[in-house]
Amino acid sequence: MSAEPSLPGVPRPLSDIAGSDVVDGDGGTSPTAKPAPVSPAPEDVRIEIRDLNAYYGDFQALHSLSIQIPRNKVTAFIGPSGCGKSTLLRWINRMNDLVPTAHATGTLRMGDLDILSPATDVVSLRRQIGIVFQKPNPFSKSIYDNVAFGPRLHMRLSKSELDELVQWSLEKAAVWEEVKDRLHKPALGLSGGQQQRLCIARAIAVGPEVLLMDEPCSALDPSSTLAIEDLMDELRDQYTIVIVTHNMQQASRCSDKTAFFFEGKLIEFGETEQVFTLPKSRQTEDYVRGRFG
Ligand SMILES: Nc1ncnc2c1ncn2[C@@H]1O[C@H](COP(=O)(O)OP(=O)(O)OP(=O)(O)O)[C@@H](O)[C@H]1O
Repeated sequence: MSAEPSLPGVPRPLSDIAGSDVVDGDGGTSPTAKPAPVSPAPEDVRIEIRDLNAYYGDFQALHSLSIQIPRNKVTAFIGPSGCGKSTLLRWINRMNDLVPTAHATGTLRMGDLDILSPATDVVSLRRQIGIVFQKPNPFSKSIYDNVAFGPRLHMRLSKSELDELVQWSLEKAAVWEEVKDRLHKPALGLSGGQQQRLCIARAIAVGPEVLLMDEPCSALDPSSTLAIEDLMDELRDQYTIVIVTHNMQQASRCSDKTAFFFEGKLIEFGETEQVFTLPKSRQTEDYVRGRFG
């Protein structure tokens, strides 16, 4: 294979976002729960969320949520069922546009890009912020065509360049060896774990900067789960990854930062090791110790 397709971003050190914040019910950072100042996000912040409120009709699913997702790190979203993890993930790449009752207020930015602005081109946004869902959802096409779908839409590549990109993506997603002799066979003939890794290959083929993963391993067996976790480990230097997981061991194994949500509010956000070993909030402690949820 020739040179890898260009990938965004050189890993940058985290500086001023280390440590943990316990967040009050209004989404402000204790002890001074003032509105977040409107200043540019530091360079090492990839996604900046301020005072985000999200609704389905009259129901408010997220309350004044503020969080900075660090660049080129793995951030885990944890919390009991219904606390709003997926809702937040689905606003980050505007998947909630597909839900007629969903609306949101507040600030959600990636660099200069105002994600919530009606003027934002969502197709281009979703190329920059890819998403992998809980249930693998390959297209009813060949393995090759699944991965080539996005590049054909967004890039002008020769046949050989496209072949290289498909191979590169499948290699990165740790599924190449299993599929290289059946690239033109239906993707739906793959096992669940292989389909999920194919979906990850499809997501990274278009060179996203951010990869959102909504419980990507919940339908997988232990060995496929390990393959996905190894993959996240390998990708973390080049991508900003956000993973929603109910698996506390997975969150503590795989992530650099962890955010704990409860009833639509961000309760605590900090270094994963600290959140799991020395949580600052009693609610976080109860949750990570398995006392509820
Ligand atoms: N399309 C929708 N229409 C109406 N309410 C919704 C919709 N999607 C989610 N909700 C509600 O919003 C709240 C947050 O749901 P969300 O799926 O974000 O939670 P979650 O933390 O991801 O849960 P889980 O861990 O079970 O996936 C829940 O009360 C849920 O019932």
